[in-house]
Amino acid sequence: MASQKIAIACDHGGFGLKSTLIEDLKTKGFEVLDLGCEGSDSVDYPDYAYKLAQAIKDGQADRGVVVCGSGIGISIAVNRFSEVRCALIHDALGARMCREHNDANVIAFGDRMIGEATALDCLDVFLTTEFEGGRHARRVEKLSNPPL
Ligand SMILES: O=C(CO)[C@H](O)[C@H](O)[C@H](O)COP(=O)(O)O
Repeated sequence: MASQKIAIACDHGGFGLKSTLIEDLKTKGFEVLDLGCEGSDSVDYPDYAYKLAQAIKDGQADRGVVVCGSGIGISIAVNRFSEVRCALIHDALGARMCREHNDANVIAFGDRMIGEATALDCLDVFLTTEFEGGRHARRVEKLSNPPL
């Protein structure tokens, strides 16, 4: 697991937590692809969300982490790519469920909504929990083929 490459992106509202998560990931031996932003100056979350989603689509990273103020805008943005299954997470149970049932490949946090320790715990659960497959695989497959 620790050889996985993790892409991470945020807007200005998520810059603080992104820095903390990067440090944690590197300590655990993950390779980190930091796609910005680079500070607390105001930016637009879709710009960074789309960079991360493109990295997942291109296979530049195995998993992704996105952070904005609430986690809402940036999770909506990355989920516009069919290759991305992003879950906005607030607790460890959600982190486990999004892996076991939904095979989520991107996790979203709201820096203004979640404590640092909880976010670190959720990230660890997200990265160490396997997809259950079975009946869930059929449902996840349908996510990639919406009846448009
Ligand atoms: O997109 C969001 C909400 O859906 C994020 O929380 C943003 O970080 C937030 O909207 C940014 O707000 P700000 O007042 O411009 O800092």
